[in-house]
Amino acid sequence: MDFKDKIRVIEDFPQPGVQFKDITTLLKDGKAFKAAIDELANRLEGKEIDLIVGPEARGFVVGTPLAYALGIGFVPVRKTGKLPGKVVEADYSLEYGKDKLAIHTDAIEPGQKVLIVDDLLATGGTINATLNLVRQLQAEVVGTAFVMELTYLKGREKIQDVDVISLLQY
Ligand SMILES: O=P(O)(O)OC[C@H]1O[C@H](OP(=O)(O)OP(=O)(O)O)[C@H](O)[C@@H]1O
Ligand SMILES: Nc1ncnc2[nH]cnc12
Repeated sequence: MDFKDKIRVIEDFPQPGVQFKDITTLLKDGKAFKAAIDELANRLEGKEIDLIVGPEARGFVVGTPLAYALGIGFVPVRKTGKLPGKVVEADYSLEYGKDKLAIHTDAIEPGQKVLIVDDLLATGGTINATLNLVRQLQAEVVGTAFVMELTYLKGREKIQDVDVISLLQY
């Protein structure tokens, strides 16, 4: 399936100069949504993974069905102030802003093998902050997986030592 056909592109959102890649049009198409999750699961076949970690909010939408498909657990990384337990935090900036991300300190055991999942890799700010959090918990990052990658923003360069899977590239 050509997943690019299912993504709506909106100019100048949320600010002038940003070309927003809207995944909602893929998500509402049940066949395309299933095919995207199945394709990610296929690409991960043979990889040892204990847990998927996904950043709020679109990382949940891709990460939780993928965790379900692989029969493994899911750990949310949330914007600051949302998690009720003890957390570690990391600042980050992305294509159109900055924020702080947090993870529960007891969400991952040291040495567990973690795959980080999000809908989209742009500047790499979000994924890099998520990597930082997972590493603070002494987990082993076995890779990252995305539906989309904006290659012109060179996010891969921020996470050079980590495997990147993306289903479609701009
Ligand atoms: O590579 P980056 O430049 O960091 O950009 C990618 C991030 O931006 C979007 O999330 P956003 O922060 O807009 O939040 P949302 O998922 O809550 O919409 C997207 O879902 C990624 O998480
Ligand atoms: N151009 C973009 N489209 C959709 N989500 C994004 N997150 C960061 N940059 C984005």
